[in-house]
Amino acid sequence: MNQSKEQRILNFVLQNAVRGDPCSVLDTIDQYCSQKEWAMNVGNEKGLILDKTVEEANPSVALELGTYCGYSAVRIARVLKAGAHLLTVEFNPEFAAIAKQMIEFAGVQDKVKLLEGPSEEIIPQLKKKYEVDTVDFVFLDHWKDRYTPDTILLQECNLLRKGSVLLADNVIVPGAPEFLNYIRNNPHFQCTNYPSRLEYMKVADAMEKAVFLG
Ligand SMILES: O=C(NCCc1nnc(-c2ccc3[nH]cnc3c2)[nH]1)c1cc(-c2ccc(F)cc2)cc(O)c1O
Ligand SMILES: [Mg+2]
Repeated sequence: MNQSKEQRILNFVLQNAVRGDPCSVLDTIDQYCSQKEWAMNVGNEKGLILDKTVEEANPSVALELGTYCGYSAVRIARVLKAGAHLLTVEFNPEFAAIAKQMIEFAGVQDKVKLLEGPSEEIIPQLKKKYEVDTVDFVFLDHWKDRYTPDTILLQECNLLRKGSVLLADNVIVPGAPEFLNYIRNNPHFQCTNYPSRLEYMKVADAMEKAVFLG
């Protein structure tokens, strides 16, 4: 059976990146996806906005919705302080299997917990099953029509605290217009837009940061 694109990306990393070196893994994925096959990793340009937002938030507990091949999980984990950890949610078993290997090859597996399942099922389990009190940082990069319901669910499950930072990818392409409308008109969030480019393309995209005010 011929390989999936995600398997080809992983194989290229296993053959060309340096084991245990997260930056080398990120650069190798970016090289493959800009030169050979486009893929929906956050990429290096929006990745820099992600880096700065995570460093500023300096989270003890970070949550990612939409692991895909693990590019942003590696990107986030490599800048987490000692003792901090990332929970990343992926519902597609093929993507999850690739991401697990990517995270292990990068050497950040001790900082990352990959949770397989739909976000709407996992989020309500975070407190009891995964011993989370509140999340300090959330990266929304899963299905764009899930951004709003999952942001509401995080609030309903009391998983946000005053100062929790949400960062949403792709608010222009593929777009999350309903999320932008929800979050920008919600008095409990302070929003900032970061114009950028769609990964590996000369197409405008943007990220939206929303700080929970309590
Ligand atoms: O669909 C995207 N990302 C989502 C993948 C995913 N990976 N995991 C999930 C998940 C995870 C738990 C879930 N729980 C419930 N639904 C879930 C979905 N979703 C996406 C698409 C594009 C894109 C742009 C231009 C194009 F022409 C085509 C595509 C760019 C991006 O940066 C993206 O992030
Ligand atoms: Mg994305």
